[in-house]
Amino acid sequence: MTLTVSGLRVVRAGRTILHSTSLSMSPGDRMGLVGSSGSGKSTVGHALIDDLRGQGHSVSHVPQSPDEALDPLRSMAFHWREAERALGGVDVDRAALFSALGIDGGDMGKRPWGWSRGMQQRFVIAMALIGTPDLIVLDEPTSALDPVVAAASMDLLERHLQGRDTAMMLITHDLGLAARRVSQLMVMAEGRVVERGATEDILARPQSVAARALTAHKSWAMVPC
Ligand SMILES: Nc1ncnc2c1ncn2[C@@H]1O[C@H](COP(=O)(O)OP(=O)(O)OP(=O)(O)O)[C@@H](O)[C@H]1O
Repeated sequence: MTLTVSGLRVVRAGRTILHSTSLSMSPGDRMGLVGSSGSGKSTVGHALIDDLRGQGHSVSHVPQSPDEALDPLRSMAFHWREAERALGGVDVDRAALFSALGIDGGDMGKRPWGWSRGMQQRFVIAMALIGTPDLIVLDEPTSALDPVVAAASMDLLERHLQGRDTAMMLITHDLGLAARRVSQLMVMAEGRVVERGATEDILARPQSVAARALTAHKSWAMVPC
C-alpha cells in the first residue's frame, strides 16, 4: 500500500518550522531525510507519523533519544508488553532479536536507567521491529551507539526488513549513513524539502545549496555504518 501525505505543515510559537511538504512512499522503499541540524528533519518525522497513523497506517518510531520512547518509571518488560500490544506482533523472536542486538544480558525487570544509553537505544530499535508495520521511522537511530554496534544494528534492521513490505524512513544528518542505507534522499533546509531524488544522483550531482554543503564534507564517505 502506498503511503501518501500532502501539505504537512507545522507552526510552533508563531513560527512555521515546516513549510507545506508532501511525500509518497511505496512498500519496501528506503528513504533518507538529510539536512543540517535544525533544518526540520525530526519535525517532518513527527508530522509524518501523526498523519499516517491518523489515516490508519501502522508506523513504528525509533526517536532520536530513548528518553522519548521509554518511561523512566516503567520496567523494560512493561515497555515490551505495551509495544507488543500496540503493534500486534506475533512474528518476533525476542531472544534472537536481543541476541543479535547484543542486549540479551539486559534485566527486563529493571527500569530504563538500569540499562546503558546504548542498550536502551537498541531496546527501542528492537521494539520497533515487532510485527510488520507499514513504515518504520528511524530518527538518528545510531547516534547513541559506537560505530561497530551502530553498523551491526543497521545491518540487523536491514536483514529484518528484507522481503517485508515495511517502508523505512531514515532521518539523519550523517550523509555516510544515508549513502549506505537508502536508495532515495530528501534534503531539507530551513523547514523545506529543497531537493529529492535517487541517493546516488544527489551524492554525485547535488543541486541545492544545502545538498552541496552536505556533500562538500568528504569525511561523510568514511563513516563505517
Ligand atoms: N516545539 C518547538 N517549539 C519551537 N520551535 C521548535 C519546536 N520544535 C522544533 N523547533 C524548531 O524547529 C526547527 C527544526 O527542528 P527539528 O528538531 O525538526 O530539526 P532537525 O533537523 O531534526 O535538527 P537536529 O538534526 O538537530 O535534530 C529548529 O529551529 C527547532 O528549534
